[in-house]
Amino acid sequence: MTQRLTLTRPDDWHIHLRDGDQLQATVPDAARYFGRAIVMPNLVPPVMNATQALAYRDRILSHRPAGSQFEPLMVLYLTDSTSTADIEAARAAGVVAAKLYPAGATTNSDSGVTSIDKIYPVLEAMEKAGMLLLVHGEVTDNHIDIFDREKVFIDRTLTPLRAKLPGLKIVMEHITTADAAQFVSESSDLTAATITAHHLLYNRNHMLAGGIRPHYYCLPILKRNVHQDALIAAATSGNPRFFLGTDSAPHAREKKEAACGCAGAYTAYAAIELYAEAFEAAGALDKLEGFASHFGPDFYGLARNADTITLIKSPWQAPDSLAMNGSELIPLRAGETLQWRVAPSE
Ligand SMILES: NC(=O)N[C@@H](CC(=O)O)C(=O)O
Ligand SMILES: [Zn+2]
Ligand SMILES: [Zn+2]
Repeated sequence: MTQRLTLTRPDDWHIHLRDGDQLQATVPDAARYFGRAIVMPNLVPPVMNATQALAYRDRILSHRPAGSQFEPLMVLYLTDSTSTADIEAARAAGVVAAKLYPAGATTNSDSGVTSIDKIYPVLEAMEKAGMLLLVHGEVTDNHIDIFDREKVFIDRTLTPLRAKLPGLKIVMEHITTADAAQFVSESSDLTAATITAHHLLYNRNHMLAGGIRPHYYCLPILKRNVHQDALIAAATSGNPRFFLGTDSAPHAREKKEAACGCAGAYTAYAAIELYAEAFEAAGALDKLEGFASHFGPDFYGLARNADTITLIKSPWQAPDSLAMNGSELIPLRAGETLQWRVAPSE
């Protein structure tokens, strides 16, 4: 008998939709079955205030497919000059969170925060306003090894921040290490993490052994398999402070397959399908619904989606490439077999 799995409609708590003509490709992919998505603000220039967030939201909605209820949730990009007034105005405009990018840590983070000490008043205003802090958790020091940057960030920045502002809801985005999983598990109920499908399915050998594969290159970078195992254990544990965030991050083929390639993996074309594979491999398909559909809205203080989607185990071949804004986009798993598909909605 064909295996089927019905879930409360999931949401994506971390996605990059980009802007302009790229929205033609990214919004329909995100809207296929996700009810909502936390839309990352690392545009150029970034989304730094309420006005920019609302305008960006309108541009996203103008690409929403007819009949779709998909709802983009907007995020402010913190800089050294973000003010408490920016936070209050953003909150009043319905912006749900603000994102801390350490300056230089990842794609389009040049305008990010140079030192967390500069934004403590802003973080206090967020705590007061009930706005979540989302964090790209890596230090940027040249002398810190790229594979250690997440752990050093936890020790240096996140642990003191957690102690200083115990009432602030913090999401450590796209965690990649056993250290991060442990930090979140041992922190208070106001600390959570998103986990990508690619960090559940892959480790650094997939990127580097037998040839260098640029489409597996993302930040934080894939780690050793022991870290992959710890992430699988966290995601499938039923702990409600670990939930789904794809970090689907499109870059044109020539920007990835280059001497200095961009960081980011595109998974939105098959996101829940990839997560289902990871959970099935761990013998934990029964834990997928909590991770994908319940724990995210619970942590954000939003209602769970009221309807469902159905996954069917029915292998299919991923496309070799997708079209994005006149260029080619190579999705993760391009040309390979995927095990699950989502049943068309009635
Ligand atoms: N994850 C990535 O490797 N890239 C993201 C940025 C980010 O989420 O850090 C992007 O915007 O391309
Ligand atoms: Zn990031
Ligand atoms: Zn991201």
